[in-house]
Amino acid sequence: MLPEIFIERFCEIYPENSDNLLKTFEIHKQVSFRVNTLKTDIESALKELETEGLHPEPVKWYSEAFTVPAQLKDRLTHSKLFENGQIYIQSLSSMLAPIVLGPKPGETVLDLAAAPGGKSLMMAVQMKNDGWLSVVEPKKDRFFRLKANLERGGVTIAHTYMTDGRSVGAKCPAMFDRVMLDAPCSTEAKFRSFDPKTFSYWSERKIKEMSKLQQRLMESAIKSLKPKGKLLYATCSFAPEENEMVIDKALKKHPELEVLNIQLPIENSVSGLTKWGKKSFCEDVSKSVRILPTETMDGFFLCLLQKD
Ligand SMILES: C[S@@+](CC[C@H](N)C(=O)[O-])C[C@H]1O[C@@H](n2cnc3c(N)ncnc32)[C@H](O)[C@@H]1O
Repeated sequence: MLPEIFIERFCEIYPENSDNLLKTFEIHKQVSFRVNTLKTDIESALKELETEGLHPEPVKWYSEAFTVPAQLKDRLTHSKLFENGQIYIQSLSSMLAPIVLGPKPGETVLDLAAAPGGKSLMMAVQMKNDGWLSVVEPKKDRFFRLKANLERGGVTIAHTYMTDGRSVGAKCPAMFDRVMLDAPCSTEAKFRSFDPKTFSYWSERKIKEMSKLQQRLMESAIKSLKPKGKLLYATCSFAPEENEMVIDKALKKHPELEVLNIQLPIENSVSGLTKWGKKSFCEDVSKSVRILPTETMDGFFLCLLQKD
């Protein structure tokens, strides 16, 4: 059973259709992965997977993405392609973040909270391994996993830093064309009702603690951004304190920031909230997007900002 307070809050966030949305927490979702085109092409990858008895389904909105049923995950993680970094297992919502930020070859890009590296890897593909990609992760074990994933994935443009993301803006002011802030969060979208490990640490206090850290990371991300640079803020939490409230505070403090509209290739999304409890947020916060959890996708929050 999911925590009662979590369910109450969830129903307040999504008053319409909350019962159906909550049912998605009971499902063993399909496994999605991306073919890493820095190391192979789609046709060869699919052929190789076929020899291992896997027949992945293509994802309509992203030609490099595929899915297999949940029970085949082990077979995928034991495949040669996985071991060689030619495919990377990544949730579909997570793939949307680099698509929205859209880094280009030759740009300077920062991934401020990067481990285990799914989004950094995908951004290196988008940049065609051309440009400068700084990736930051303060936790030692996660940092080395990130480094190994980038090496295995054939990323040659990454510069890895084991440091606290809160210090980066002061060290590298106005340095980056694009910044990915896939912030550490309460990971509510990854809760599974059949797996208490996924939510055992959760509390409203944890949300508050995360919110403070996210606000500090956001300040650092804004400082590190060049004029006209774009910043994507993302979390896998439903909590408005970790999402709209972080954006609202940043907009109030930084009039040089603008929220950009986001076009997503999926239907299961709604606009960001403009109210939570007694708090009202700036109108522009509604340009952020909440991806709704479905039978195949996890929930996610995305907001694209640009500096004047
Ligand atoms: C949501 S995960 C990032 C997932 C990653 N972007 C990906 O796609 O694979 C957030 C990461 O932020 C890291 N983190 C925690 N505190 C941090 C801080 N102060 N500065 C930077 N990163 C931090 C966590 O250890 C975790 O690896």
